[in-house]
Amino acid sequence: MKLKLVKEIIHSVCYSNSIDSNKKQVTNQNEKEVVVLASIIEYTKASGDRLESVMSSIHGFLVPTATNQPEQKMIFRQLFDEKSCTYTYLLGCEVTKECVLIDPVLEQVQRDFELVNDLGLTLKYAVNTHMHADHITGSGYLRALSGCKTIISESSGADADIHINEGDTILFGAYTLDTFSTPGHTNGCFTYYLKNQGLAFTGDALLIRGCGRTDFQEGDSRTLYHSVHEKIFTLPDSTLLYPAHDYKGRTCTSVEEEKRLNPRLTKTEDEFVDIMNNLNLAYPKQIDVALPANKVCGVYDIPKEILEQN
Ligand SMILES: N[C@@H](CCC(=O)N[C@@H](CSS)C(=O)NCC(=O)O)C(=O)O
Repeated sequence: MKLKLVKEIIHSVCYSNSIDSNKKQVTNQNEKEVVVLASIIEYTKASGDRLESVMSSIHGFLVPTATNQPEQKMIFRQLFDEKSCTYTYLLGCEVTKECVLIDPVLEQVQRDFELVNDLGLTLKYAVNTHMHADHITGSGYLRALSGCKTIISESSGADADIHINEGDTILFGAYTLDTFSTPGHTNGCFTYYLKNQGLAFTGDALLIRGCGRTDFQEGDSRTLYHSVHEKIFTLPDSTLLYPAHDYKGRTCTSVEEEKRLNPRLTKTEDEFVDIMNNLNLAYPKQIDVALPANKVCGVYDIPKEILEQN
């Protein structure tokens, strides 16, 4: 057993879906404590580490469970960058104060970081849904400001502190983001799913009444069609979907709405391919600057103009 698994068990049993490692429902407080202690003992025995050092590594995970927390609400903010029409999402845990930012934009980093601080949160991860072509990610700059870790999928081909693969989980406080690979707009596109809250962050795979274009990077319309139908449309109908962009002022949709109303994805696969081949969109204005910067998204040098602006 790995320490990461012990943390995942604690997280799942105590904060999120109350399922133990054998997929058994655990709801009673005493039973939760038994499951958590068993996983700590199992790990300590197998690793040969001293119990004291194991306890100190997982202390941060245990503190909030010791107090019988009332039902807490997740902190959620949808932030907008007008220039690129990009949405950034701040998700935070009221108990542990850990938070993540999904798809931060470089020019908005000061705004986003100020909000994190105003809410008394600690930024754990700056997460990207994919390697963006229309703006530079703010994740590298946030990392420099806050010491957070940057995340992007392995298949994106971009640098970051943590590379995820489908099925990995991103934990912050009491919450778990499940990860689905949803390629087609780019190879590395991921959708992040907060199962217990019924929310998903679709990046550019699915936009409100639309979808990401497939005419550059590793775009492929058939792949995108399958990603949306087989991954996003198989989530519960009530799941609220939050995209990375909207160009018409819309903020949110649902699986049910998009299955019924999306003008591209309600069509057959061949019709979809035909629509995508005929979008005739101009290339994003910042593509030549954004792609090389985002390739090293977690670790690039912050452009001097941005540092001077702030
Ligand atoms: N005008 C914008 C770029 C608009 C654009 O191409 N958006 C992309 C997502 S960002 S790469 C897209 O997939 N659009 C799909 C659509 O149907 O609009 C700019 O110059 O930045």
